[in-house]
Amino acid sequence: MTSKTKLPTYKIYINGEWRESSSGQTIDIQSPYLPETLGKVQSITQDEVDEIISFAQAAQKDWAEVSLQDRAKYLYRWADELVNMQDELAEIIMKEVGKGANDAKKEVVRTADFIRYTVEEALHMHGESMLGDSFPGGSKSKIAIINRVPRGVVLAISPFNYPVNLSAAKIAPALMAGNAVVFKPATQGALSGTKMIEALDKAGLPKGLLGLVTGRGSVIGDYLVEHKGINMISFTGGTNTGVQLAKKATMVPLVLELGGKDPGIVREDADLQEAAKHIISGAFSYSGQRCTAIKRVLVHDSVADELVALLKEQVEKLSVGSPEENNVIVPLINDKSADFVQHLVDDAVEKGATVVAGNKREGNLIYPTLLDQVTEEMEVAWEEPFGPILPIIRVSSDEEAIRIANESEFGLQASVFTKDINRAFAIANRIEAGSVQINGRTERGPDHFPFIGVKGSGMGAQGIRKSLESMTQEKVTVLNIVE
Ligand SMILES: O=C[C@H](O)COP(=O)(O)O
Repeated sequence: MTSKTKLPTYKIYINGEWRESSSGQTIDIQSPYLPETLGKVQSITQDEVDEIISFAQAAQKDWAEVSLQDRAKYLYRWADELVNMQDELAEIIMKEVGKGANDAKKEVVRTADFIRYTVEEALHMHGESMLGDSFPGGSKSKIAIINRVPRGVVLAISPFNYPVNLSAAKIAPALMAGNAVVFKPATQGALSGTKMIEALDKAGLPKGLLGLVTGRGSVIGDYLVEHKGINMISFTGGTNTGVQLAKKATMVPLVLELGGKDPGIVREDADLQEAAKHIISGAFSYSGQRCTAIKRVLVHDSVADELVALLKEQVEKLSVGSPEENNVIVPLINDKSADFVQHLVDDAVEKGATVVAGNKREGNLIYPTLLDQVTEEMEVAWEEPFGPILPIIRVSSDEEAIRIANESEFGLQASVFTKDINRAFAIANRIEAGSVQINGRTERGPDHFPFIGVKGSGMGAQGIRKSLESMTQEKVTVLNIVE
């Protein structure tokens, strides 16, 4: 982009209006793969955060009174608008976060489906009632009616890697459940996030119900998290940030979806062709920039050589290059991420790992890298790379695989590849993770499944119904019948 070209300046969304921040400051958003600045987002002030939150509080009171059927109409319109804008939105996602063109479009369509399913799930949720006489001394004429009510103002903070889908995965259930939302997209992802909110604006959402916040974490990060006007926080991002956030947020419910180090455990009786296919797709899609990527293979010694040969064959076939041509391996989000990935490879090689494929870098483009003979002394055995590298750790037993799987600080998902369903369940039962996939790659979807991280991978649960539940609280009204 030449210096003469005027960059698009994205605005913040306050009380149903698009505005520039009074700070007069903006942040440039660079593309990870184009030599371009794509646009500018506003760096908002703490006073503007206060303003957004007070509009949200006021709007939420009215929104809570709107019937579910009427809330549904706004959300359905939002989903329709996203589908109408899918080409424009997908192009922004591709350019801003370097996601393959087809995958960027799939993200938009998946988001519209997510919103619609959220509406339908919310419409079909219902409360319960209990009679007092089931407890000793209780009376049948005492009846508890248990309903779910909104929490108030939900702070939704989303990551760069699904700038539309993981944002809507918080906003849609929050709104459908009767809350207002303060939405803070990842800075790299804020252009896509803002476009998505344009669709919500076109759907006619009541003024003030959703506020869009962009800016520097150092100015508004802690301020938002500690703000007394926030009643619940749903965050997806790195474990370190999530831990800091949890320390700062007091007395508000948190749902945190953080990092992972998902193991792919391959037993000696596995269908190795199938396992290799799932491992490659699980580890390398979008250059491994998924919290649910397979980030280490724990394979039984007796089949390790054969598996490594299959993996090598497939890794070498992965397409590398620009997201515009739908390559699987694309430049990483920034140079700092690529430096970290390269550091993990260098550390492993120095300590004796074998490079089976890859270990080549051009700027922030890291070629898909397969490392064999990885040991527990190497950082790559434990650290989350968020890049296209896959360490292979050879194990001598299920016990050893389970031990290494569980020694990780993370506990998002795990895959177990075996033909023995009894062993698969026995291993799954002992793995410390939110989900265990038997004979499949680790992944969040389908989006109505519960999505849970344990240990350093998070707290609380997502997945459509779980998100609706976490964004509401139970309220009990007790009826005492006088006969
Ligand atoms: O990066 C975290 C996402 O929740 C992963 O979602 P995914 O499994 O659909 O790629």
